Amino acid sequence: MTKLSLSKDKINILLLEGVHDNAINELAHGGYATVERLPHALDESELLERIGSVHMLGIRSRTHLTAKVLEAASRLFSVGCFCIGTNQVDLKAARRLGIPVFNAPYSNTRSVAELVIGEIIMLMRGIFSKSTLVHGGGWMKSAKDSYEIRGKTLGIVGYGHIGTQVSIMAESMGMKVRYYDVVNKLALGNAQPCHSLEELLAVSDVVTLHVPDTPQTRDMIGEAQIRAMKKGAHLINAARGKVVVIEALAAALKDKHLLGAAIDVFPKEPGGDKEVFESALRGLDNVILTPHIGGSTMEAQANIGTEVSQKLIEYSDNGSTMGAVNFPQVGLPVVHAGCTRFLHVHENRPGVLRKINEVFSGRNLNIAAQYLQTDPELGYVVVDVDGDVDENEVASDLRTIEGTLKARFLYPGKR
Ligand SMILES: NC(=O)C1=CN([C@@H]2O[C@H](COP(=O)(O)OP(=O)(O)OC[C@H]3O[C@@H](n4cnc5c(N)ncnc54)[C@H](O)[C@@H]3O)[C@@H](O)[C@H]2O)C=CC1
Ligand SMILES: O=C(O)CCC(=O)C(=O)O
Repeated sequence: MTKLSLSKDKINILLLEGVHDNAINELAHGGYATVERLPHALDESELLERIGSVHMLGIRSRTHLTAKVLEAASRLFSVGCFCIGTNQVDLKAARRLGIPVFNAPYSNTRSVAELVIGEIIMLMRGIFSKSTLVHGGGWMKSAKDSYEIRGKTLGIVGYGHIGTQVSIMAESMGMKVRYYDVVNKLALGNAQPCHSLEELLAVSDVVTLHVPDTPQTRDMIGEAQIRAMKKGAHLINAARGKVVVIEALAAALKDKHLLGAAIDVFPKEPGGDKEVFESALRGLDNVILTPHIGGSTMEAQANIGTEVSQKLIEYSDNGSTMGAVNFPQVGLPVVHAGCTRFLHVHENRPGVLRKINEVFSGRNLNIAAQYLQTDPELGYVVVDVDGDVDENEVASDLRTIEGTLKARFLYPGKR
């Protein structure tokens, strides 16, 4: 069991993948100055070398936190994903080890939606291939395969935060919007739901994907679905790479069943800057390929930097797990004056809470407040204790309880 009760200056924070300055500033404002920031991702072996001394880790989409890395992270007590997607983290392993993972569920959604809107027009006018030709000294002045978006049908798969913003913007430019979602979603504006993915594919001139990476969405757009799209239609994927079967898409673009595609995410994305990007889509006509930059705008990164570091600070200072994607959610008031706060993460099995309370009653300590949240596997209990208390001894006792995953107290300097 790791000892986690530290003063802020001893908490080592590692931020990867060029997380925005706002994160550093926010952490400094919260009293956390031991921060190292790297502009790139680390691969598994590099992570394994460094992770042992890290207490808080910040990543984006390129850093893969496998069970092996997390198991080697003996001091790690929280992870911040400075993005929406958390599929790059083995969330179950993190849970099992008592490590909450936080993300920024909204901050970059507008940026993705704007990119998609731009791409719809670029694709339907064949701008990418025309511009490439002009760059090479060519001059192809032609209206062939070029269309206005006005009056065309946009099919949105996944009508969540991004899908709905795309819907509103596309309608304001004169497109008809249809959408398909597994959850019954309120239609915005004049958008109309489809009862099935097949229905949406059959009626759309452009299909754009905005679903998360789940077992159900893996290979969701394969050979059959691509062939079920209208001849001459376009496909946009700024969701997750594994949603589309790239070889099937490449074949449909080559034989002109589809006229174009804009792809921002790929089943295999280069891990480091030196790795060469390989894809069956490279070199194809009217295919816009971007390096997973849907959410990479200054505005989005600034907002994400602030949002995720605030969540990391809240958890470290206060124990609050609000916004964690793999943990029971506990929103906590500040610790009362004169109280000490203990945090205990455990396997949800009978008798743990009784044993926790016995640690306090056995020392004649008065519990001023207790907050408990459980899910079928995990329990998270926060205990505020009155008066003088030997924090280190109590924390040691709490750590001996069978089923304990993490136990710490809030260092007095943090209150
Ligand atoms: N390219 C980039 O840089 C970025 C990519 N993303 C990706 O975009 C995805 C969507 O983001 P948000 O709209 O914010 O998420 P969201 O959670 O608000 O919306 C996702 C929607 O997909 C629906 N859905 C889930 N499974 C489905 C299925 N099998 N079929 C149809 N609908 C399904 C959900 O019910 C939900 O309405 C993220 O999960 C992330 O992977 C997000 C931000 C940046
Ligand atoms: O900006 C990033 O690193 C990842 C963006 C993304 O895909 C997300 O937020 O889910």
